[in-house]
Amino acid sequence: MSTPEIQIKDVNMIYKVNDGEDIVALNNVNLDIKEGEFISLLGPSGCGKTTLLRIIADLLQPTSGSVTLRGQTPRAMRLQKKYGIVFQNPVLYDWRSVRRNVCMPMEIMKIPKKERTARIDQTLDLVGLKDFGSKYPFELSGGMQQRVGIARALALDPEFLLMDEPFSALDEFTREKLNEDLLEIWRKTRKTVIFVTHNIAESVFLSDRVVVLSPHPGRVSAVVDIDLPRPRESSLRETSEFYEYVAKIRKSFEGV
Ligand SMILES: Nc1ncnc2c1ncn2[C@@H]1O[C@H](COP(=O)(O)OP(=O)(O)OP(=O)(O)O)[C@@H](O)[C@H]1O
Repeated sequence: MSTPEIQIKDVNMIYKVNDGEDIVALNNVNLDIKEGEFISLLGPSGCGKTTLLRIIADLLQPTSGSVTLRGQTPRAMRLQKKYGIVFQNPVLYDWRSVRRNVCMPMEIMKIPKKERTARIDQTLDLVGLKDFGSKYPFELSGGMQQRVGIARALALDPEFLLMDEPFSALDEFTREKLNEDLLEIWRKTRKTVIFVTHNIAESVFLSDRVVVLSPHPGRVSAVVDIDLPRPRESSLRETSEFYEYVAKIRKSFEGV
């Protein structure tokens, strides 16, 4: 068997809080992720999804256990700019146009201007905002702002796309459209995606595998292979196979 792209081994995370009480956010999490896979971390509020994503991204150190990505540490990956991260709120700079928002990480990395321009064109095209480069964030809908966030995350052509509930603040229609568009972006770029969500249908629609986390303490309670054909289109949501996966995963939460 080939070595997994990402190996999460015996990861525990305990937050020490001021009153001395420990919060066990992750309890012995083990997970292997394959190259190019689309994985969702699914669970109710407080089950440790964000904590696990932040450990993978080197934004947090686990209390014990390890994460390796292609045999390297999260720190090494972060320093090599291998992560593209998309948060729930895209945090755009109001005074910068869409193009200049997408450009930010490339400016920081001192990428030559010609290359920056080409990358901005390419990523804006990818997220469907080709004609909106000169607009400012306040002129965009929430969904369009999140598209800018995705374009910016892809600007340095990272290996791993880490997404923390990127669509949860959007209305249902916009969310579903962005789900479809995200799959198209993934098909074209073949990044390894780790997608945090608390929406069961969203995780089924998007993923190759859904990792179900349960809270107190956060642990992996199930890993479900989503064996639905690709490319996936909106009509998939109406099929009995889709409902069966949603029902199966919902059942795994019973008693949580
Ligand atoms: N900095 C922190 N200090 C103390 N406790 C924390 C901290 N961050 C998270 N926690 C606790 O750790 C647990 C897991 O939190 P985490 O944010 O990872 O969960 P989550 O599944 O992402 O939740 P949500 O869906 O609400 O974002 C929760 O009980 C939370 O209160």
